[in-house]
Amino acid sequence: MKITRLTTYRLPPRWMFLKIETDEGVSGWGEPVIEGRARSVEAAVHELGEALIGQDPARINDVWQVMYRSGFYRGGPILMSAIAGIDQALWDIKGKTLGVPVWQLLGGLVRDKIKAYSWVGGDRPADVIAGIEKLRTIGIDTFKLNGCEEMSLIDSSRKVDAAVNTVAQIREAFGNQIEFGLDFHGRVSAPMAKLLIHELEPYRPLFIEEPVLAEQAEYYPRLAAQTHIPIAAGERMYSRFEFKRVLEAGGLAILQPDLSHAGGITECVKIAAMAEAYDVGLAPHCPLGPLALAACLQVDFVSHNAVFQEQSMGIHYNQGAELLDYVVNKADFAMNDGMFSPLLKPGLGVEIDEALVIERSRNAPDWRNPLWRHVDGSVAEW
Ligand SMILES: O=C(O)[C@H](O)[C@@H](O)[C@@H](O)[C@H](O)CO
Ligand SMILES: [Mg+2]
Repeated sequence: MKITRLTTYRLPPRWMFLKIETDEGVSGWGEPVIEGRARSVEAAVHELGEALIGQDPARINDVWQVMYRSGFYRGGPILMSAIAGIDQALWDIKGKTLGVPVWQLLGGLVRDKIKAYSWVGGDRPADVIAGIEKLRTIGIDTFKLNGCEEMSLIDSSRKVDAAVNTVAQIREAFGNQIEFGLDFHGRVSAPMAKLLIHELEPYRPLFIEEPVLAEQAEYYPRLAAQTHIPIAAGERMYSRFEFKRVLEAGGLAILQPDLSHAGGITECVKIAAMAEAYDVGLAPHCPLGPLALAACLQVDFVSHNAVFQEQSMGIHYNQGAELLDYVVNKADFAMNDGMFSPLLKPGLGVEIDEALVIERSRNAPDWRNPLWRHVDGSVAEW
């Protein structure tokens, strides 16, 4: 079998799908994208794709190493997201060719279900009580919300109290009947993270995510030393070579590699295994589309240390399309009691409505995240 063509489709709300075709009629799909930089990743996919034409899609490990090492420069969000989507599509082809789901090729199921969590509250945490109440009616009991709005390097008690009050309201309304992670979203400086974590400790969030930016990773062990709340990060780390440093330094209780940013299934199963060796949990980051989620689930179901799975149903970013709009086998993604079951169809387990993808790709939006500024006019982390 030989790879014959790579086709990319930028799509609402802010996703990109990749179709890899072969000379034997089997095609595979992947989701290479950096939210807000889709065209850069698209260029990288086609740049890397030039060397794939005529190659055997079954040699996933060799293709991965060629994509990662052959260009001298390596790593980073654009190249690793391009590699991720290509890798997902190659695993999809392999599974479809052999008639088995990818998790079967990775050694079979390590669990029967995986807990999902849902976003509430949007960019600026608001109406979280109503959002939680609505999702509880469909069996969701685990949530994530932004931990705060803009936060200056040194900010006021008023801002700290606003963040704490949101969390206090959640515990007041629901007690320990629900769990929630707080995503600081990289908005918070190290000094303010120390203070916020201290003030939030009594409310026992399930985890605190990206308490500081990935480039401040040296603070993870220091922040972890001051709190009992699990610290999570990983969506802005792109290979096992980055994750090894935070595992060696300690401090992270949960790694959140993104299957569409960190080199795909081939790389993320290795990251998962590294984390397990340090007794660190795996919770793949996934605010994206169905192919990214399917790739996450393939890894979740073969990783002993997978703890819960992000999914984008109802996320504030999904304007113009929802998680399963382009999926034919929607029922396979049904959650029961807030948990996903393994995807049973061959490959990634996703049947894509190709005609709809082609149609919706014709005027795809060029999504950008907002540029926030502090009251003094300086750039604020979004
Ligand atoms: O945890 C999450 O889902 C992420 O922080 C998410 O909000 C961002 O990755 C966003 O997709 C960037 O455009
Ligand atoms: Mg996050």
